[in-house]
Amino acid sequence: MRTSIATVSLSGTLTEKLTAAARAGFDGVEIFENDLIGSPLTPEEIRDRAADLGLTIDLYQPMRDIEAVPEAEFARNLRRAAHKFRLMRRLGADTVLVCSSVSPHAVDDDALAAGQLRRLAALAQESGVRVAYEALAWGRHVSTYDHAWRIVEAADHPALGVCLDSFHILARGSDPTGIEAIPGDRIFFLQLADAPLMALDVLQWSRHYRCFPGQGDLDVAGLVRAAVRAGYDGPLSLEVFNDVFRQAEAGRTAVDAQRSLALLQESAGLTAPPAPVVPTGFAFAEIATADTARITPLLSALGFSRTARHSGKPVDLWEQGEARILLNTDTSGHKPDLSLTAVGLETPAPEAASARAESLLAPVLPRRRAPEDAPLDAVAAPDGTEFFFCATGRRGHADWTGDFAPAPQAPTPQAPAGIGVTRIDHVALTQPWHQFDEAVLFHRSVLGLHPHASVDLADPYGLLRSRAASNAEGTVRIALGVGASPTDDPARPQHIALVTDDLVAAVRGARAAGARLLPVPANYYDDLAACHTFAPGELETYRELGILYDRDEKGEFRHCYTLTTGRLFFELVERTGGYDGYGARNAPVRLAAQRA
Ligand SMILES: O=C(O)c1ccc(O)c(O)c1
Ligand SMILES: [Mg+2]
Repeated sequence: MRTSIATVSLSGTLTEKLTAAARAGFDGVEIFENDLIGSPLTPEEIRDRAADLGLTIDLYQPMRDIEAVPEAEFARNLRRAAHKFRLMRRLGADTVLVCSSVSPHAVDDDALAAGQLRRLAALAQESGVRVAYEALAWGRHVSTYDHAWRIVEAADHPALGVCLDSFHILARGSDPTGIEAIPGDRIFFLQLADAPLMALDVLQWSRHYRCFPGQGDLDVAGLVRAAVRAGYDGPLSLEVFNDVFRQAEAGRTAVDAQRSLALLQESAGLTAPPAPVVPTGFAFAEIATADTARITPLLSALGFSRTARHSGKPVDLWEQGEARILLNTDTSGHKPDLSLTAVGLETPAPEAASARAESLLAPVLPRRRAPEDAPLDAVAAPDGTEFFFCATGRRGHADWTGDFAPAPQAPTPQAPAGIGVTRIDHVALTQPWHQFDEAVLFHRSVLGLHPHASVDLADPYGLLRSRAASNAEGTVRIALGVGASPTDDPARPQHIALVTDDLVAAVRGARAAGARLLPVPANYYDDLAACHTFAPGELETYRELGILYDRDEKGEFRHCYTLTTGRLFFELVERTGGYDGYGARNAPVRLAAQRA
């Protein structure tokens, strides 16, 4: 279907908004009145600019407080409307949105509303304009789409139809299947927005927290299905009021918006892009540092051995069990020193994963970095982390490990056997403040991971938000984090969490080998004793070793942290009984300890 976006969804001047929408591939725009009024361009210049960019102007909006008012007031409203219709002719826009009235002068009289909307539509028709009537969720007397449709049906004028807005419909908990009873050609416009579920006044919720479909909790795809079944064939138009998007770079937001519509159309069964390819595990995590001596003692103490070196690049492979770390000393390309720069994902079909990513507008990276390298499909995430689609040791696929030659000091049977790390549990990646929702949608749509609920974590200097995305088995987990404000330290550390089946033994091994772990305050253990009962000596062991503990209905979680080096630290985790979290309860203790 055609795609459109309301100018209110993007930051910048009207010209910047139009340019961003066009570059991202939108077919049209909804022009918000404020964007037009504040523009130095004449309506004709705006029309021409849009046309030059290949954009149609699908909607002009909004007109407010028109209907169900005393006659004298309605006469004034018609005069106002006549002005707007003339403007729309100059703009080349043929559909105007009329929001249900919020005026204290409006009366609860459907027949009056229908009669006045009919007269408005007749006036609009003379100017070649159609009127799309939208129920605002906080409308004074009309706040549901079925009520708006009853009034439009009663008004019975060909230039009057409804505008359906997924936010207003789903935020109120209305059943969208009723849309199927509306004749498709009377649905003049379809506005789409998602939102996280929040117990908030609906107007505030709508004006500040809308997001693109797939980033929130509403079933926007179900609503689109109902509209299409009704016969709607106009544009799918995003109308998102969001405090962050108002500040973010418009070009990025517009691409994110297109990705959202691509996923939405797939979810609604309207398109069939290359299917998602869900990763099955971590192939590696790659750390960039100019000075490996800053990190190799820690890797050794955590039980890793350097097993191989890349044949053409300054990259070492360190291994323990199935956990693999690449150390790359090539820090060109503005990578912050000692940071997590790339993640390898075990993927059943790397090329299909790459095709999926490309169809969702993810920046696909060159497959071969050097002529002699095995081809490797990779994409860049919104935060710049490179995700490689890997088929480690699998026949019939290019294997990245083939680019590595065994290190001269490869482990011999006498070499230390590690500390019991079996694989990577999760990676935690700090996101740029303006791109958190974009990152969630990216991990969901491009990487095929399932996003979990967002949690707020108290840091001594501000609240952090964290949202994990994982595969169903929990063998790929990515924790996305973001600071409290745009100015929050963008260099917050990231981390790599490693799985062990026996954390106590692993910590003893790591400490004996010289690893320095994050000290945990005694108060934490006193509090833990109040919350849970432990086997004799268990709590004392945790206290001695700096191990944190959590428990849910399914199982237990033990974890601890190394000190931070550069922009990176490690976590050791032990999960039992299907515990599926990340120890969020302990995060404030960890964050405070890291600030100490
Ligand atoms: O918040 C508002 O006033 C407003 C205006 C126009 C819309 O289409 C809408 O959904 C909300
Ligand atoms: Mg709307």
